[in-house]
Formats: sequence, structure tokens, C-alpha cells
Amino acid sequence: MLKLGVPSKGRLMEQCFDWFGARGVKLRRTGSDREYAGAVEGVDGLQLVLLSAGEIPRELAAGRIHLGVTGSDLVQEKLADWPSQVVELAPMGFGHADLIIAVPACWPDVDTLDDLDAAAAAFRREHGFRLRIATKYHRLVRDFLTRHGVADYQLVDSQGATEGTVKNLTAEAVADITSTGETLRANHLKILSDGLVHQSQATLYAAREADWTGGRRATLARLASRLGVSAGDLV
Ligand SMILES: Nc1ncnc2c1ncn2[C@@H]1O[C@H](COP(=O)(O)OP(=O)(O)OP(=O)(O)O)[C@@H](O)[C@H]1O
Ligand SMILES: O=P(O)(O)OC[C@H]1O[C@H](OP(=O)(O)OP(=O)(O)O)[C@H](O)[C@@H]1O
Repeated sequence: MLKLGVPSKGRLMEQCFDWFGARGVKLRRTGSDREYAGAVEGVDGLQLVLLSAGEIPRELAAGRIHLGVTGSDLVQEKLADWPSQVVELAPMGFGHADLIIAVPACWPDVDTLDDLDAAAAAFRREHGFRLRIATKYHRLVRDFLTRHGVADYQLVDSQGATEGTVKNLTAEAVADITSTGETLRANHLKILSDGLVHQSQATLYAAREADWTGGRRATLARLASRLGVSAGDLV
């Protein structure tokens, strides 16, 4: 069997089911509302596994699932050198969200990354410690800021309600996902004009390290053709 991991709940799960359904592969949950079990109709040899969106990158990297749907932000954050571990088969056109850097709206002189770099240097001189950026996206944010020459900062971990850290005085800036922008506005934060770190969307991935023997490549080829996507260099 080829194992396909998809998000186990919410809009990501529903839109994922719709995406496959529109291409003739019917995914559905089975059992009670709370039972994480699923079934596939329309393709032989495919098994549905319902997982937390955040755990799908790790399951792909370990080869415990052959295919997985999750946000590209989560794959690129959680997997070092992600192209060496997974193959991106198809961006799916939903689950759009932007990972951005935002600062207090009341900082009149900080609108760009260069401004942030200058503000960070001044902050360190004045306070004796580095300006704090709260995020759960450590890898993506660190790589982005390094590429753009911002140095004098520290990342502080925030696994949720990240926009609240500025008001709570545990950070001076944030790097988080936004879609409507409402959470940022409600917390008096503004996005830096060049502060877009990553544009995320739900994406179908295949695991390089999964067991592709025993006819599984042929199943992947059949599925890819049914879905109208490339199987990358796996087939
Ligand atoms: N406000 C939002 N609008 C659109 N997409 C979002 C939003 N917040 C998060 N996402 C996206 O949804 C995906 C899943 O996010 P998250 O890690 O919060 O999972 P979750 O829904 O909390 O599930 P789980 O806790 O089971 O992992 C991510 O790829 C993220 O980019
Ligand atoms: O731009 P908006 O439409 O306002 O959406 C942005 C919010 O959505 C996400 O939070 P989520 O609800 O997933 O909870 P979290 O705080 O646990 O990350 C994200 O972390 C933002 O806080």
C-alpha cells in the first residue's frame, strides 16, 4: 500500500478532500467524528492516514508515509534542506498564508528590513540585549534575515498567540503567518514592506526515503496521472 497523509481536521482537511475528489479520487473519514480513520475510493493501493498538519513533514522525512499534504511553510520550516527529503508534486491552490515580519505600528521609522537592522543595533546599544523577534518559524526566519543582512536580533520561541508577545513585552517584533491581516491589525502591528518571508499554500509532497519497492512506484505513477500532476524524479 501507498500511504497518503492528510490533515486530520478543519478547513485544510476539507479542502484537501475536495481537491482529490475533483480529480476522481474520493477521500473520506470513516467511523465517528472523532475517530481518525479514513478510506480512499477511485485508486487501488492507496491508504489514507489522518495526521496533524504539523507532523506530516516529519512523517514524510522518516518515510512512514509515501505522500503527504501540508502547508509548504511547515515542510520548509521543519525539514533541513527539504528538497533532499521530499519531492514537491503539486501546489494545491488553497491554505494560502504569508509568513511575514511585523513590528509595532507605532514605530514611525521602521518600515523595511534595513530600518529594522538599524533599529536593532540602536536597541542593543540602549538596552544591552538584542531586539527580540517572536516566532515558531525559526529556520525560515533566521535564513531570511541572514540573506537580508539583519544581524542584531534574537529569536524567542512562540508556539501560538505570537502577535500578543509585543503587548506582553516578551518581544519587540514578530514573524508569523497571516492571511486576512486581522490579527496583526488587532494587535497594532504592521508588516515590513519587504518583510515577506514565505508564501505558503497546501502542497502535495512525496517522501524520498519511503519504501518505493513492490509496485509502489507504479501506483504513484497511476495516481499522479489521475491527479494530473508530475511524479517528479520518483518514477
Ligand atoms: N490564519 C490562517 N489562514 C490560512 N492558513 C493558515 C492560517 N494559520 C495557519 N495556516 C496554515 O495552516 C497550516 C496548518 O497550521 P497549524 O500548524 O496551525 O496546524 P493546526 O491547524 O493547528 O493543526 P495541528 O495542530 O493538528 O498541527 C499551516 O501550513 C499554516 O500555514
Ligand atoms: O491574518 P489572520 O487571518 O488574522 O490570521 C492569522 C492568525 O492565524 C494563525 O493563528 P491560528 O489561529 O492558527 O492560531 P495560533 O495562534 O495558535 O498560531 C496565525 O498564527 C495568526 O495568529
